Amino acid sequence: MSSDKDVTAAIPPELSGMVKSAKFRDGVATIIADAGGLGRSAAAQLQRELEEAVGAVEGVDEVRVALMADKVQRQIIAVGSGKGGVGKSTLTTNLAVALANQGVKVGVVDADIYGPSQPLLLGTANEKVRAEGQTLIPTESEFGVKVLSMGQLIEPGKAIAWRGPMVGQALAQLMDADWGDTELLIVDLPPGTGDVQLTMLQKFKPAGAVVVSTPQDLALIDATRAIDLFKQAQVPIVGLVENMAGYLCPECGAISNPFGQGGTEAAAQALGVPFLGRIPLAMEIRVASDTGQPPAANDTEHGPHFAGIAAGLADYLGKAKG
Ligand SMILES: Nc1ncnc2c1ncn2[C@@H]1O[C@H](COP(=O)(O)OP(=O)(O)OP(=O)(O)O)[C@@H](O)[C@H]1O
Repeated sequence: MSSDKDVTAAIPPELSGMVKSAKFRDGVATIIADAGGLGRSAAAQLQRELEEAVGAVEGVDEVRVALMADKVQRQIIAVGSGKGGVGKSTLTTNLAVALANQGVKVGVVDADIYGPSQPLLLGTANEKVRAEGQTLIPTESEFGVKVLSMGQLIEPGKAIAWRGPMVGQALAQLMDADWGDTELLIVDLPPGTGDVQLTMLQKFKPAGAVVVSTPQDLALIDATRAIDLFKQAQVPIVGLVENMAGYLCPECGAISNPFGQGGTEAAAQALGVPFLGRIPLAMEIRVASDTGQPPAANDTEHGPHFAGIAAGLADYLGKAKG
C-alpha cells in the first residue's frame, strides 16, 4: 500500500523544488508542479519525468500531473502608419531593441503582409521558423528580442490574395505563438487601414498604438486617418513619431528637410495626441537597418533618438498597467 510519503520520495531530487504537492489516493497519484518560466517543451518533459518516476511506485495505477504556469501579463502595442515607407518597421525594431536594453522582455510580431521585414531588420532572416504542433516558436534575435513574421507564413508575392479570414488566422498564429515570458508584444502593422488592422484591433485589443509619419502633409493626412481608426476601435494613441526629419549632409554638414519640418509635432498638437519624438533621416540608419544591426542596439549616434521614444512608451505602459 502506498502513501503520500512514498509518492513524494519517488520524485527525483532535481525536480522536487518544482513540486508543490504530491497526494496519493485509491491508486491515483496527483502531483501539482510549478512550470512557471518553462517553455512548452521543458514543461512537457517535466510532466513526462514526473509521470515516469511516480508511475513506478508500487500501488500507483495512474499519475495525474497538473502544471501551474505563471500568468504573464502581456501587453500589446501596435505600430501603425497611414502610408507605406515612412519607417514604421524601422521604428518597431528599434523600439523593441531599446526596450530590451532597458530590461523589458519584448517580442515583435511582423504583421505587415505586404512588406514583412522584421526578420531582416533583427538579423534573423536565415533562421527557419519552428513549430510544436500548431504552435509557432518565435525566433530569438541576438538583441534579446523575439520575433515572428507574416513573411514566414506566406509565400513572397502572394499577399495580395490574402483576405479577411486567412489574414485573421495567420495573425492569430503569430499572436498566440509560444511567447513564453514575453511581457510586451510590439506589432508592426501594414500601412493603411485594412483587414490586418481591423482584426488586430477587434481581436487582440492593443493597450495602445504608436503612429509614425514623415513631416510631409500627405503623410500626415494619412496618419490622421490611421489615428481615427485606432480611436474608433477605442485603442488609445500612445503618440505620434516623426521619422525622416532633418537630413544632415555627411559631405557639407548642412541640414535640409526633404519631407518638411516639424509637421508631425504640429499635427499631434492639433489632434490632441502626445508627440513622442523625432528621428532624423540618416544614411547610417538605413545602412544599419539593412544589415540587421538596429541603430538602437549599438552605441550609435542615432540610438538615443530611439531610446527617448522607447522611454515614452515604457512610461505609457507603466501607467496603462496601473
Ligand atoms: N530615419 C531614417 N533614415 C534613413 N532611412 C530610413 C529612416 N527610416 C526608415 N528608413 C529607410 O526607409 C525605408 C522604409 O522604411 P521602413 O521599411 O521602416 O518603412 P515602413 O513604413 O515600415 O514601410 P512599409 O510600407 O514597407 O511597411 C527602409 O529602407 C529604411 O531603412
